Amino acid sequence: MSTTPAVTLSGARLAYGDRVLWDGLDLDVAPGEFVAVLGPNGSGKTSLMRVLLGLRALSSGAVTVAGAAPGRANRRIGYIPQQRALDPALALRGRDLVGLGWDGHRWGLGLTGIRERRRRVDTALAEVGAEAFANRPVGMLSGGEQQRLRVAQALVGDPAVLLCDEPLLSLDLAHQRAVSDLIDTRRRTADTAVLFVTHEINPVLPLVDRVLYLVDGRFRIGPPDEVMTSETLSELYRTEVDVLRVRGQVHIVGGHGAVCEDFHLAEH
Ligand SMILES: Nc1ncnc2c1ncn2[C@@H]1O[C@H](COP(=O)(O)OP(=O)(O)OP(=O)(O)O)[C@@H](O)[C@H]1O
Repeated sequence: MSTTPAVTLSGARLAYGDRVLWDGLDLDVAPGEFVAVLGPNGSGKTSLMRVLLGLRALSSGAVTVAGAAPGRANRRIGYIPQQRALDPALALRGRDLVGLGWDGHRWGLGLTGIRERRRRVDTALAEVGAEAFANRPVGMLSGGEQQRLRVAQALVGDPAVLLCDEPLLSLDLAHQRAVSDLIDTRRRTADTAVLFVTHEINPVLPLVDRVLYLVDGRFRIGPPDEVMTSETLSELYRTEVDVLRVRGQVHIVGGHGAVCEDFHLAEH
């Protein structure tokens, strides 16, 4: 088992003009670790994903993913985006969508390559339980089925790091559970590190090792029990916040007295 961090950020700063999203960010993510990235709209969660994907350079500081600069680590990164309905007319089968995740890293396949591709795609489809609908046009599948295929697409390249940008959004509870279980199984069996951007920690709370919570240029990193407290969130939000634990779930109550659905606090 590798002990080299899957992701390292040191002294990382990202600013757009005068607007500093985060600064002095130090984070080592261990293989197999599950880090939830939380924060209100505009706090820089997606921008962090973009840095790790090599789509955006840091303003200063250093970042490595799977031991390499993000752009060079592409082969070792799997990315699961938000579920968005695919065009019903899209003439692409489920297994083709998954295959694109393999092709993205390779070209000029050759005969051996084609066999290897098929084997990898079949393995990824089986990993997410999508064999039954793998040959159907993706546009005809339900949102939950499409999202399973996106997970398979992210896994087909055998990633060391899985970047997830609100992958449960607009899925019903059963599919939220199914998709988060798939991600959890992957990190347990293959030691894949997971960075998981979400507005709602509750669906993944049992899986979360550490939270990176971003608010308006400030941040905290630590286990949920340390970060998801009234004291820490009041400091981060610079307003009085109560964190309630109800049946093992986290609820945040803002100063206005309403129970806020997780992290929408700053918008109220
Ligand atoms: N290329 C860019 N140039 C200038 N500003 C940008 C750029 N990309 C993002 N921003 C700004 O940076 C801030 C952070 O955006 P980002 O998408 O990372 O936030 P987020 O935490 O993912 O938000 P949300 O929860 O709404 O998805 C936003 O205010 C956004 O408008």
